[in-house]
Amino acid sequence: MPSPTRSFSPTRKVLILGGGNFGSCLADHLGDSDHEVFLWSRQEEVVNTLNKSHRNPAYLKDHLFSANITAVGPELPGEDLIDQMDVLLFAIPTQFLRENLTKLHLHPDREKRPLLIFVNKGIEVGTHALTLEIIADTCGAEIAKAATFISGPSFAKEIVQRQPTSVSVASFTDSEAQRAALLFHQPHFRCYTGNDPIGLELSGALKNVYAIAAGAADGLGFQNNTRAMIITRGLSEMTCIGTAYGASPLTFLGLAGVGDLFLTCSSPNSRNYTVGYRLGKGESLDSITNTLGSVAEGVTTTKGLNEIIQKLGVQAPIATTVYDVLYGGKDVQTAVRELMELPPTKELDLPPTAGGPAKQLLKKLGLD
Ligand SMILES: NC(=O)c1ccc[n+]([C@@H]2O[C@H](COP(=O)([O-])OP(=O)(O)OC[C@H]3O[C@@H](n4cnc5c(N)ncnc54)[C@H](O)[C@@H]3O)[C@@H](O)[C@H]2O)c1
Ligand SMILES: O=P(O)(O)OC[C@H](O)CO
Repeated sequence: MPSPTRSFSPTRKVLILGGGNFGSCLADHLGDSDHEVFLWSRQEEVVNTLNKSHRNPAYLKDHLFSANITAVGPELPGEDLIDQMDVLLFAIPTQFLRENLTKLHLHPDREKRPLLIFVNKGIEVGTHALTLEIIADTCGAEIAKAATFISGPSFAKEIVQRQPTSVSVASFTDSEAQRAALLFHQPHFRCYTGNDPIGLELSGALKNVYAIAAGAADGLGFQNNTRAMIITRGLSEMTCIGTAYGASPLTFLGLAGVGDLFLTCSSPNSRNYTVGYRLGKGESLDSITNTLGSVAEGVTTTKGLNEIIQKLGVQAPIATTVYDVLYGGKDVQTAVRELMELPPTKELDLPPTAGGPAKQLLKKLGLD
């Protein structure tokens, strides 16, 4: 039974960029809490239909959206709208974030610009940058330092049904994480704050790669033992990669880490799991991505992650195998056999934390 909404934050003007499943879902969530919400979509039909009938014709089609949402687009909003906002929330897939951030003009002075929140879960192809770095490159270090990230086990479809859900909210700036948490916090949507945005971002991006592996195992017909193995060994790999990167290993034990890993590895509602499942059934990657109708960040993140794994020199056989299947032409059956034939190793062998890419990123942000 959904609980009533309560306002933990005064009414805010919020612009959400990205009118897909998650952007629309969060617009609905905030509209329901009486915030004044603007939702940017680059799809004209989405803008018109949302404004006319509070329905999104492309995503979450069955849902009647909050009347407190005004859809805007298809052009990216200009300063006239942005300057009025208390909050800007980015629900744009990672590969398109840089091009959009470059076009926005944000005031460097904290008092004169909105709170910035990011909910995408991926690594940029080519640069293998996290979102923090994309923000630093496009908007400057001061803005990146104050940016806030939300991640955790949260299917859009279940949030709009107001099913009890919890997420992690992280920023280097505690006050910004607190503000974002209070904005979203509801009796049916709990927010927990933290100060390891690098670990939180890596958690959200990496779990998508392991969800592809778990889906593939299910598609091949394997059952519970195999899925439990992928989730647990996936968590171990994520923690090792994250620690070598310079994140806190504890972050991977939170909602954004094991919480979201568990969710996406065990549900056909996950797009990443679905990509894996269909690969396991023998379909080609091109055919799957051309018909999925929505973004599966794990497909592109697998590329960036593979480069990160090589650079860090850590052992991450499941992630490497997903890369070989997606981009190296390895068939799924052979991939499973080769993984199972690996010699025994220590269950958890955490690498040292010092000196990873996080150190360079912190330096870029002036936080070293
Ligand atoms: N759907 C979920 O349950 C969920 C939950 C948590 C986080 N996320 C994350 O949120 C992000 C968005 O996911 P989603 O589910 O909304 O994806 P989606 O596939 O439902 O929608 C993608 C949106 O991106 C827009 N888009 C495409 N190309 C663009 C471009 N060049 N510039 C700007 N916008 C562009 C599309 O028009 C669409 O509105 C992803 O990183 C995803 O991992 C999703
Ligand atoms: O559908 P997926 O696989 O992108 O997962 C959506 C969210 O990340 C779940 O928390």
